[in-house]
Amino acid sequence: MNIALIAHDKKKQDIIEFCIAYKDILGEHQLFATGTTGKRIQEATNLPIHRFQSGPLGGDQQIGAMIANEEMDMVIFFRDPLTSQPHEPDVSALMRLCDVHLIPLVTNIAAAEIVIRGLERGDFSWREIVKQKKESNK
Ligand SMILES: O=C(CO)COP(=O)(O)O
Repeated sequence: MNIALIAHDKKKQDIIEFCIAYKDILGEHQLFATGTTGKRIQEATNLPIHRFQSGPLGGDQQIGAMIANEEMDMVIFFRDPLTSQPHEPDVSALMRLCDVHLIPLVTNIAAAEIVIRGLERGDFSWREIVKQKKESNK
């Protein structure tokens, strides 16, 4: 599964602690992240992560492009709901694309704790069927 990890600045410590706690589960998947989030997680966990641009410089849109291509299976995005972001339109667009393509999106650590357990159990294997269907329609 391809998993995107993103956190706004005031939530970066949360996502780092989350990734440390669930390193073994996350390590079985292909990880992607916006620039600064990915760098911080990599430093803390040594997990291999494909890093895109920083969010304000287009990272959310790059992850959005993967969603549009059915290349992303899950988005873990710890948003800061109390701070305005210069790239708010990009954030909204990313979440919208998750809804358009039915990509599981969690936006806070409480939901992420539940979803990561589902991931461990294999609850998201239906994503493989979606991808196989896309391949056979090419
Ligand atoms: O701004 C972000 C998501 O909208 C996150 O970007 P960074 O990981 O580069 O800080």
